[in-house]
Amino acid sequence: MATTKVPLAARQLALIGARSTHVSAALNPTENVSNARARAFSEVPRPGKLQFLRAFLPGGEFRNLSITDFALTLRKRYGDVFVIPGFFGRTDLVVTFSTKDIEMVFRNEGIWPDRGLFESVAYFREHIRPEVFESTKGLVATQGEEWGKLRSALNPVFMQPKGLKMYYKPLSNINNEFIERIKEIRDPKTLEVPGDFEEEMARMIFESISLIAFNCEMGLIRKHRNNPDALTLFKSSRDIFRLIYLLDVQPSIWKYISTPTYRKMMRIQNESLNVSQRLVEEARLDLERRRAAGEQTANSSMMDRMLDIDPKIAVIMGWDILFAGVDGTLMLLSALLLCLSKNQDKQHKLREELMRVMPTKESLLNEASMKDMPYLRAVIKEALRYYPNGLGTTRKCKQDVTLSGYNIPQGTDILVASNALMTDNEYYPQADKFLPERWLRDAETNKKMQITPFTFLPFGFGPRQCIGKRIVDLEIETSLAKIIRNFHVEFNHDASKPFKTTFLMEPAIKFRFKFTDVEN
Ligand code: HEM
Repeated sequence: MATTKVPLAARQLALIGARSTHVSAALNPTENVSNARARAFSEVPRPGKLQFLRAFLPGGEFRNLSITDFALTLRKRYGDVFVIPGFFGRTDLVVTFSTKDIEMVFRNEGIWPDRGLFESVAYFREHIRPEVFESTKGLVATQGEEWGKLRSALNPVFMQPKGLKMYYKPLSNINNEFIERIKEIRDPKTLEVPGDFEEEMARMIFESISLIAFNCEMGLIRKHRNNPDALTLFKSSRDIFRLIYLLDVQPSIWKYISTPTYRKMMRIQNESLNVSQRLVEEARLDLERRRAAGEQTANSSMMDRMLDIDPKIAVIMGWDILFAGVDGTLMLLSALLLCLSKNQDKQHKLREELMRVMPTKESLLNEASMKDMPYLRAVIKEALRYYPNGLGTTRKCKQDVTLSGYNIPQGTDILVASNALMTDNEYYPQADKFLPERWLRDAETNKKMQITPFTFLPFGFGPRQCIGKRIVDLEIETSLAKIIRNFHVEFNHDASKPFKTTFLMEPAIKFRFKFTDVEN
């Protein structure tokens, strides 16, 4: 078994699920999915239920530990496959760190992969605000054919690069605002930004994602920092995964007793959903007005296209995008700035590429210029690898499968801990080094590094992979390019453990970067 530092799991919605019946055509037909000689499920190593529960009580071994930390402790104890026992109405969760198992799970996920639902999220949609979710509970809370139909309708809106073209200009304006904000808040002598810079970055990411989610400018970076609607959405987008971890990952009795955490979760969902409804209604009226005035719709925004599918879906997706998108993208940006600060030679190389593609600090990026920045993309990939966000995603088995020699019955939830493999020397030589070059062709041999399949899945896998991946690419590529084109970035503090992971990755230090202006 290979052990390593392992930050988190892929990401937010990573632990959501669904149920369906198909077996992927990609499965090798000779592969023995369920093996008669396999050992029984009951033999999969696991801690005892009571022993496990006790570990989360005050003074217990796993009290206040992240899912990553306790899963890695269990891995050391039990090996690459083990069971996290379920209780308080939750089912057992099989965790696997084996690439063969991960492949087996994904190859058998079917056309409508099931990802375990966050029950507190699903509960809100089903029982607290059913009127909003009567036609669909949204991508993150549906399974099976219902999920398949919704995803098929939304894929063209989210996954086709042409739909994103129209965002280069407004995103550039947001990035310019952010550059101005950095100049405003950095200390004039030390050029360091204050300790709460994480919130400034979060505001910028929120602004970019809500532009896509609601077609409107919130002004949270500088112009309207106290905009109440924006702040409601902003705060809830930052809280939700912490609450999910407490309610749906750690042992919790919220299904039996209304706990303060449960009440907080329902309250913030209610408040932010109300704002989302209002913003989408404004966007709908605006679209009506523009159409009545004869506007050409060739360059429709994502919100316009979602409104054309169904305004109710637009409300749910706008809302989900913020929850699913803000924190993960923020963690990636922080990871990038840290990696580049600690590896000045790589930052320098990146800036050389940027100087070529962006002759001035104001140069506007577009589809063509983005294609000319291989080093930028390699830097981003390497940061996703270097600081993985979470352990991985989950799937519910569509049929019996054999994992590491054990029979796993249909319907079992499986956590595929593929993100742990991204920091493993066995798969990524010199894993503790930040080497964007590993993603590029070698200058001498013209060859790319061979990647072991199923070891690089930061956005998940297959039809249920992250629908926001292209938005992340666009948002992060444009904002990082702008920042590094404008500033030399340094971090002159201890960065040995910059992130902690509860359910997903969270900052563990103050991001007091130093931003020195690039001359031209
Ligand atoms: C660095 C940032 C992000 C990372 C690392 C990330 C990663 C992931 C992962 C691992 C999954 C689960 C995939 C699977 O089970 O195979 C997921 C699902 C999802 N993500 Fe992201 N994500 C990020 C940003 C975003 C953004 C910006 C959005 C929205 C624009 C978004 C929207 C979603 C949605 C809606 C799902 C559920 C998809 C479904 O169930 O069909 N994510 N993401």
